[in-house]
Amino acid sequence: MNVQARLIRELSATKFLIAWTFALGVCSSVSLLLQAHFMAVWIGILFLHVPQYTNLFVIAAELAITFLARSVFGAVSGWSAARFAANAKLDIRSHWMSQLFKLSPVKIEKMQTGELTTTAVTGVENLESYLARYLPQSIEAVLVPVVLLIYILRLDWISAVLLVITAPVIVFFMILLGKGADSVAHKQWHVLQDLSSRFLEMIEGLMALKLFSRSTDAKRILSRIGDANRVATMKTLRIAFLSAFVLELFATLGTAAVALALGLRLIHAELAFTPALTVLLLTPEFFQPIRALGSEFHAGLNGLAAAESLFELFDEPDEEINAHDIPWTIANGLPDIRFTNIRFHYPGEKKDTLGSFNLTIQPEQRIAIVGPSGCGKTTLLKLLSGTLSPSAGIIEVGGKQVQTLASPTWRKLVTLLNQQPHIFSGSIRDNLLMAIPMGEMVGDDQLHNVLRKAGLTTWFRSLPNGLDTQIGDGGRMVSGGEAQRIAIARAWLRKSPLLLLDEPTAHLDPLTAAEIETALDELMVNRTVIVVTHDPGLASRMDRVILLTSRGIRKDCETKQEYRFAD
Ligand SMILES: Nc1ncnc2c1ncn2[C@@H]1O[C@H](COP(=O)(O)OP(=O)(O)OP(=O)(O)O)[C@@H](O)[C@H]1O
Repeated sequence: MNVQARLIRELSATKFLIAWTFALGVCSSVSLLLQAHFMAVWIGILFLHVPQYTNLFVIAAELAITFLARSVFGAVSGWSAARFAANAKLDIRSHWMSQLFKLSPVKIEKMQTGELTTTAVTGVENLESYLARYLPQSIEAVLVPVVLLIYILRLDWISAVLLVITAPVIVFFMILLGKGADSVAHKQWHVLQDLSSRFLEMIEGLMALKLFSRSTDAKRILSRIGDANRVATMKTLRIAFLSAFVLELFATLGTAAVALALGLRLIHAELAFTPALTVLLLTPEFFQPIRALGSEFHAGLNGLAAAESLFELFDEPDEEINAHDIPWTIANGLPDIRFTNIRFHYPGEKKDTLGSFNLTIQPEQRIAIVGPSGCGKTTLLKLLSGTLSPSAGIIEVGGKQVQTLASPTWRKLVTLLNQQPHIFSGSIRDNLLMAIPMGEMVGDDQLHNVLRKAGLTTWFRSLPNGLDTQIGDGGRMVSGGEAQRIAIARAWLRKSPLLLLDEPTAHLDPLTAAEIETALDELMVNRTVIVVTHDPGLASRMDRVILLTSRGIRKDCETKQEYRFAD
């Protein structure tokens, strides 16, 4: 389906905007006709003493009223379009965000972060310009000339014919230019997305680039893409200027032809003064909406190119399953989980990462998963947390077969702690509260308590603003150990019965790692725990140790020697 048609279909309020703009356009056109008529009559009385049915002051008052009415219709139309576009912008962003949440991490990893952010920020802004300016203008560009033409036809058919000849020429050139401009605008949009992705990547890898002394290379790459962006922008602008030139040229020629035809007939007294001047005043107004559309041409193309990128994400299939498929809540506690012949392969990969994997996890059992790097340990945790769905096999939760664990209900039962927990930019309070459902009330005492359990009391006392201290990007930086402890504090707040730990002490010095393990020991009590680790010490404290081989096949380890190799 064409992008414009889809926009109208998806944004249901667009139909209302079109109808509203149409109605206001009709009112505005009628006041324009009256304004031109009163102006012609007024000039006729004032300068040529043309006899009229009424006096000068009444005409002046009527002129002022029509002028005011036209301004009001124009202002209301602009205001309502801007308001509609601002609301649509919010709707599109929230739809885009919820769609992103429904996609599997594998798909998200394949998308470039820079492209995603450009689409969500610049793309949605471009779409707002399209909705607030281009769309209403394109309605006016059709409506106003048609209404004026009908009126002009009544006054002087020769002028109407001249306008009918000129207008299609403009439309023909506009279509011709539009076809070329469309692909140029798309190219510009993709170059912009590429530029954003590269910028983001360089900022993220700034330290590595510095250490490898690669800043010159980075600058060269950026300047190359920047230049491509400049060329693409100039191409679109060239087309925009060319379209403006074509419009101006034909609009001027059209106006001149009408003026000439009117003038000649006035000289030969073949036409009365008032209708002639009315037509002359209306002729530039006939071309005005088409010219205005030309100046919004660029905004329109950019908006449509961005809409296409947004729709690409909207079209991704929803991977969440119905919440009712998992009949468990936190209050029920965690039942046993059984994986039978589970297979998983990443899209595009030749071999299974997990092949025919079987495992039964009893409630409150603590299991360590060990194995060589790349054998699929993290993948297994992702299947258990419901961030990935198996390619084949059977999952049973409490004896009930489910297709996948990718469900919001299941995620409430799970806490996943990985090697480098994400600290969001915001206060410590915000960072802790995100672990619990929206709207759930937690007092400061409880927050202090979980910070203490995570071993953060001393660090917390050194902070200037307590729970309101800003951390993360732009705030106070936290060390790897502090970040891991904040994640543990979040896990305490969350109270979920299944705890998934992905190498929680990797990258930490031995002393900090030992302290974190002590904090984790307390957290693991009365929970089902699956820990992926290369640390034999941590593995040996679990009830079971499962060794994954390189093809993701499991084997229970009987002796410490069996899993020591994972070091
Ligand atoms: N998004 C992905 N797309 C394609 N392949 C992937 C993806 N994520 C992981 N893999 C591949 O799947 C295999 C298993 O990865 P996984 O992260 O589960 O291993 P792991 O056992 O946890 O490794 P490590 O101990 O090094 O963390 C690896 O070969 C990896 O390259």
